[in-house]
This record gives sequence, structure tokens and C-alpha cells, in this order.
Amino acid sequence: MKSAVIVFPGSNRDRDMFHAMELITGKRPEAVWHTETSLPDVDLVIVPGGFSYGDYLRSGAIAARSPILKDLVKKAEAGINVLGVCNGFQILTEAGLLPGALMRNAGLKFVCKEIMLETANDATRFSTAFKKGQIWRCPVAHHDGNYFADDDTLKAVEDNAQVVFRYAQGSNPNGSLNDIAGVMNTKGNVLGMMPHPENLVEDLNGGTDGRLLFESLLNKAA
Ligand SMILES: NC(=O)CC[C@H](N)C(=O)O
Repeated sequence: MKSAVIVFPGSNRDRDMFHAMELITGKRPEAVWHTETSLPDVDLVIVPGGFSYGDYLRSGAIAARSPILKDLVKKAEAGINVLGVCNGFQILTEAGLLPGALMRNAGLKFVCKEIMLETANDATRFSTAFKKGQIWRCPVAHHDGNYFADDDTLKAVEDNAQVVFRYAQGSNPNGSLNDIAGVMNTKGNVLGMMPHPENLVEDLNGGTDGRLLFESLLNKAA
């Protein structure tokens, strides 16, 4: 599987993503700097976590207007797989590729800890290696992870089974509506999630629960 990771000034989980992808897929993703105007020919584009442009204005707001995003939107609309993690999720909502928005955490504090997730939909290209209802460990690290959508959007997202991951009972770290931790677009080729599966892919880091997401992508793009 050929992949690329977009790097912004302020990205910091890009390196974790390169490492996880290389470990699991055997191929290091191509790095694409935010000032580029076209993406390489790949099966998957990853928008990594971090603090793009220092989180100024709103997390992800400036990155969503950076030069490379035009081509990302074009290719996402054409059906390429896109995964946004944490700041990447914020960027994808700001770019209009995913429904809803990420607001300041309900507790108004940066949250950095391990939480439990529940796989809500195992029939997506990002989740076939999970079982529906599977509970798994995953780290979170953010101050703007509080998923919000207006009533009509939320209803549509739920009715279309676009929620791929939820915080398991008692695990919601940020006040997200309906415990939403990860959501995809209607076509099913763009996923955004606040937790960091790339940080739990080897025993050296305390576990491998996050691998299943990358293995799902491998199944589909093989
Ligand atoms: N780890 C991250 O990607 C941080 C995301 C984001 N900038 C926040 O703190 O909300």
C-alpha cells in the first residue's frame, strides 16, 4: 500500500505515523509538505496529529486553507482513502470533508491519557479488522476534541452509520456528543478520529490495539 503523510508547521505526530505505517505495512509513507500543490499517486493520505500553525484561530482552521488541501479535497472527492488523526480530524472538519466540528474539551483542559474505545461500525475500510462492539485501548492527547454537530447533522451521521468509533462507557474524555470519537464521510473513504491508534502499535509502547485500524486499511487496499 502506497501512502503519504501531510506535514504542517506544528505537526508532531507525523513521525509516529511514519513509524507505525512502516512497521505495519512495510513501506514508509511519503512526506508531503503543506506548501505542495499536488499529492503523489498513493492509496492512502494521512493527516497527522499536532498543532498545525500553533492551533491559531481554531485548531485546524489555517491548515484547512493551506495549498495542499485543495488537492486533498479533490482527491478525497474522487474516492482516495484519507485518515485524519487528532489535529488531522480537526483539519478535515475545517476543510468540510467531514461533518461536525471539534470544540474545546468540556473540562477546558488538555487531556492526555489512555481511554477505551468501542468499534461502532466494523464494515468500513478503516475497521474491518475489528468486531462490532469490540472494546480497545487507545491514547488521547488534545484540548479541542469535543465533537459537536447540529441536530440534523448528528441524526444523519447516526442514521448513515458514519460513527466508526465511540468512547466506551465512562471513557468520554472531552464531552463529545453521542460519545463520538471517530466519524467518516458518507462515501466511507474519509475517516477522522481524535484518539491516536498510531501510538499503540507495538509492545514496546505498551500494547498493539491500534494496529487493527492499519491492518483494516491493508486488507482493503491490498
Ligand atoms: N495531539 C494532537 O493532535 C493535538 C490536537 C489539537 N491541536 C488539540 O490539542 O486539540
